[in-house]
Amino acid sequence: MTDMDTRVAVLGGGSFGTALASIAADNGFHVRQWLRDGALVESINRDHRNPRYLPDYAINPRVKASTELEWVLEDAILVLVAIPSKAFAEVVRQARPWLKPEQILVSTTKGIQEDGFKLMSQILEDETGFAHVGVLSGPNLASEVAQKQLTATVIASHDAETRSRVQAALGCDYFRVYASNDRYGVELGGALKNIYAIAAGMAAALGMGENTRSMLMTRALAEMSRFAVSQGANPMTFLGLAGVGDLIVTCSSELSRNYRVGFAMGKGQSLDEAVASLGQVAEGVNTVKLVRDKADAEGVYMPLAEGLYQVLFRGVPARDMAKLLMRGEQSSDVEFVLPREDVKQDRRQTEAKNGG
Ligand SMILES: NC(=O)C1=CN([C@@H]2O[C@H](COP(=O)(O)OP(=O)(O)OC[C@H]3O[C@@H](n4cnc5c(N)ncnc54)[C@H](OP(=O)(O)O)[C@@H]3O)[C@@H](O)[C@H]2O)C=CC1
Ligand SMILES: O=C(CO)COP(=O)(O)O
Repeated sequence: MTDMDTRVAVLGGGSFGTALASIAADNGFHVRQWLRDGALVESINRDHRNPRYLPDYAINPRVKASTELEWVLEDAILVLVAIPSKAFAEVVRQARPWLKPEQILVSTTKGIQEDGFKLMSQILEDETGFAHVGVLSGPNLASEVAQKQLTATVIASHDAETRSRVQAALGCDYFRVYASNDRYGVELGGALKNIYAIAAGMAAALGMGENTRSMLMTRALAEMSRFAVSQGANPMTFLGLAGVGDLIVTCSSELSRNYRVGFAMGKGQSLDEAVASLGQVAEGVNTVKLVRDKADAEGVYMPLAEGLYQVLFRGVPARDMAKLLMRGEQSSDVEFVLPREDVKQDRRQTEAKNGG
């Protein structure tokens, strides 16, 4: 079988699923996309447009949409799952009767499931028991991808066939696909950065400057890395596209839905109003709750996640929280170089010397 015989199935009719379906079709693959909304299916098949999620972009006419999972999945070699985390497991279960062990299953979703604190590729693995499982993540704002703006992503899998099939299906002159074998690290990076994108949007709405955003992103990376280490993940992965790359874009762009939720709240909207006016998924809202609770339970120091949680769910004004965070205990810059504990020890020694 040649690469071009690969049939690609995309589950999900949102902005990212649609953008990825169109790339694979541009690359010459046969692509079938599953959506639950019959009217959108008709628009994609007739007008080659997705008026709800990507109204301004033409979709490659080789993308064929359907509400029938069986038809979409038959003969598919590669299955991309682009469904928000809250519905991810439910959709995988719906698809399960037509999934086959030889298929390659890839999550493109950057979120965490509350039940069991599971990442999406874990759900793919647990629900199917199949061997070819991966995750796609990187600085990939869907509307820019649809515009064919140059960018790159990461396909992470322990399975070499998964990595090479996805590179072949999606890699092109505007979308580079880098490989990683750290599935957990890549997936964790994509989920965690959404938290800080909300905070960055809020800071921008409050008129905070570029220095502030730079500090926020850098401390976010420190906090994400601390969490990764606590979960047994490799923090070095965060130096790549799925960590720092995605953190930069989502904390800097009004195209990010997470950033926009933060921005709307910084301008005075409630969380419910901000989410409702978005009309699309902002995974960070759920992720911050889950990560904060886990960090709390496991004693992981995550002041930004805790602060954002207090603003989102406990009604603490964002500006007061920013002040509080700035007055927090001064600590180490790069903990892998100077451990936080050593800074505390220095302080204790100085205070003892001064008779404090
Ligand atoms: N958009 C982006 O820029 C990027 C997004 N991602 C990730 O991709 C994931 C998917 O997001 P994206 O495409 O952006 O999402 P959107 O919010 O644009 O769309 C969500 C899609 O999922 C569908 N959906 C939701 N619940 C269900 C369900 N129970 N059954 C069937 N379909 C359902 C929606 O269908 P309906 O319209 O019928 O509700 C819609 O087609 C997100 O988790 C995000 O983290 C990753 C990189 C970039
Ligand atoms: O992950 C993304 C870009 O890489 C998209 O971010 P949002 O979900 O915040 O739009």
